[in-house]
Amino acid sequence: MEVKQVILHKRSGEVKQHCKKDGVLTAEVASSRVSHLGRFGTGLQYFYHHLSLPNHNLRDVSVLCSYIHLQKLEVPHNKIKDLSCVSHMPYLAILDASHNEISDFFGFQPPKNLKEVNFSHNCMTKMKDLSAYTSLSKLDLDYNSFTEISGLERCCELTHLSLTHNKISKISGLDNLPLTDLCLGGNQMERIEGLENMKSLQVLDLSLNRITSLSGLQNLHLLGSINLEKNLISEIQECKHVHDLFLLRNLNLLGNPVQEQPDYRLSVIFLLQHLAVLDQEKVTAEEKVSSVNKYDPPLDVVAAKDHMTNLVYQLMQPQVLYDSTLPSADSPYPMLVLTGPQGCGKRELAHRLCQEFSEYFAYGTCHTTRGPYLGEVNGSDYHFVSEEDFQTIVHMGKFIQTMKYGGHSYGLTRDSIEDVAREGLACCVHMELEGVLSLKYSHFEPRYILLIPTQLEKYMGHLKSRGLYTPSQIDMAVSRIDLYANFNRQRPGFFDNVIPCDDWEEAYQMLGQVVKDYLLLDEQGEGQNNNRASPDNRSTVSGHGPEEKPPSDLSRSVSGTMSHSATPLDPSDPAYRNYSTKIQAQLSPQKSPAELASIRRREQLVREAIVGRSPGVYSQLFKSSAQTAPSSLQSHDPDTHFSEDSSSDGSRASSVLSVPSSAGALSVLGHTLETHKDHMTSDQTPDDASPGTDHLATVITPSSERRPGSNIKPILPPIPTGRKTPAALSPSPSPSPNPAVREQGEANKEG
Ligand SMILES: Nc1ncnc2c1ncn2[C@@H]1O[C@H](COP(=O)(O)OP(=O)(O)OP(=O)(O)O)[C@@H](O)[C@H]1O
Repeated sequence: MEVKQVILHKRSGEVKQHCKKDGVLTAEVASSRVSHLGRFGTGLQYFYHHLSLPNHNLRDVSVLCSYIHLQKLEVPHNKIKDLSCVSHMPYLAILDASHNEISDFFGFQPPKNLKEVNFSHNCMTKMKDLSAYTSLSKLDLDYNSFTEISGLERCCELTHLSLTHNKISKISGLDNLPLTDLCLGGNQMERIEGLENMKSLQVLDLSLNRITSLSGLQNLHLLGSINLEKNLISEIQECKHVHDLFLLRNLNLLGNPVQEQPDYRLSVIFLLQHLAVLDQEKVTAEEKVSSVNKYDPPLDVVAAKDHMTNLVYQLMQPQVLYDSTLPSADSPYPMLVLTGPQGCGKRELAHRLCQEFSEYFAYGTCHTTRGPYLGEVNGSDYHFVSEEDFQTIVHMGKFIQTMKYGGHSYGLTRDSIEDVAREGLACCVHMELEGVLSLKYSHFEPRYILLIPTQLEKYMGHLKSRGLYTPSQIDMAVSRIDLYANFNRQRPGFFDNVIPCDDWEEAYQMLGQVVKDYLLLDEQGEGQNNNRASPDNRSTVSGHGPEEKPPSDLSRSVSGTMSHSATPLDPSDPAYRNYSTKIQAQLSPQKSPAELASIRRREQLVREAIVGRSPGVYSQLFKSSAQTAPSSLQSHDPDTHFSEDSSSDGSRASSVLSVPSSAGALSVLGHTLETHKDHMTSDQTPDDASPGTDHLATVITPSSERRPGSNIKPILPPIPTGRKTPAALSPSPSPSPNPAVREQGEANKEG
């Protein structure tokens, strides 16, 4: 840009040469202060008339009438009362006449390009119509005595308006202005009103007023900064009015009574999670996390806290060895958890299951602080206790998980599980999702079956017909269906099975089939014994492992697959159930391909040793157990499912390795399938996969990958037979009730 020095044009006759008396600006002084160049930010200079006369004690600036080319006039901190000279400056764009004694609001003809005006610290009392000042974009009227905002309606370029420290009690006349910055601090406002249509507002200063509520800000979606320092806001809930302002980054509530509220800062940070600065202090990531964990903790956090609490209290107790937690080489303590939203039928199904499969399961009775419904039996449906007693049990470290639901506490004690374990049975319990999450942190490794309503109307109808719930309780129960469905969708394998429970009879049939699949009870046995399932109904699987067994339609519809994706328990890892081992496994870093290959080789060795194909390093281990006591195993532990023609090791291997599981193999509710096929190489067809170990070799997974919530988990162990039965209690091996097993047992004895 060409730089030019220009000579200021002055109308000669009107120029006063000298300052005649104090406070009168002379042409000489004025000329000496005029600069003709401006600068761009880039450093380039441009043609520009600028006069700056701050702090000159000036009263009379009428000499400036002849400075018609002025574009910027700065006369702050003087004693000017009259600025009519501005009428002669048609090119004026910026005027700073702050800290003067002007009482006449815009007492001059409008320069058509006037953009920025600063009249702060003057003596103005009344605003007048500024329709002619169409270019005005920034207006500073702080520290005057205005009582009302008016006359700005047609300033359609006005983006910055400051009227702090006036006497304004109401915001008005700013509708539809394109204001981005509005400062009204130090006035007399009690309410925020008249801002509804100022959609462009980004910065709002309402400090030093008497405002009690944030209502009136809710539609200002571009707001990024609100200063409400020193007002009368006393409720944290007021922040809800600005909750939906997603661009709000800076909020100042210093000097408001609300600051006295307990947990004020965390609560506000929780309510306004986009804030970056609160009360002039940066909001840290730690504060954001703490606030969420405090006021709306994710389910995982709740479960982790619950687990931690119970564990700590448990550790504080004298240590006791429990039947249910004694480590065993091949299996964790068997448990079945039915989960789903309230009133979905899981409790009834659990009771029925325990009745019908009484040789395998017993109901694990939870504690609750809610009162019994009509017909409920203390100690059977729940242990009904007071909140005080419940807390005492918490502090005794007896719970393995607890949860709050509908204002009541629920919890499952180790003793409840232990009562069942002593009977030699598996524990069957029902609980909500939070309970499942907490239980997954414990060293128990139950099967989790989700019972979920798919017909909303029917489910609601059922809840209503129970006559136990208020409408809001029903709403809550219904809303939790999505929670379960999303969990199932987002965490494949979290639940081992999903069963729609719109029709309880159908649901029970499915549940029964799933359980029979777990227990390896075949349909033949069921046919012989009608609905009564017992250890005698167990299948004979050797020679045609479960892979070959055509799955029933029911199990297919439930699991969505006929594959057996169960991961066999690694027999070489007897300490798997050990709690610290498990934690270590969870924390251990991802295995490298080489490590995985090595683990697979080791497992392959184990498998081969088990089926007797190679005398691997582990063969002795299993040989001894299988060879020394095959008949006793067959007669005492029918759930290991030895077959007629099983010749010790091989049959054990096939029974252990092939228990069907639908973990990670569900298609219900959008669940991704992990099918038999998934475990095959691309050129294999399902038929190609030979039953038994070859196929299983493809599904085996390193034990270190097992973890709570994983879709790969150890098989549900054989459920111990009811030690209650006289046969099981007899000291000498009694003949197995199953003829096939009996024969085999006798053959072995003879052998
Ligand atoms: N220990 C526990 N942990 C977590 N949830 C539990 C526990 N015990 C019970 N629940 C669940 O708490 C919810 C409320 O139970 P409650 O027995 O009071 O209600 P309900 O109306 O009888 O429902 P439901 O018929 O499903 O049991 C139920 O979903 C129940 O399964």
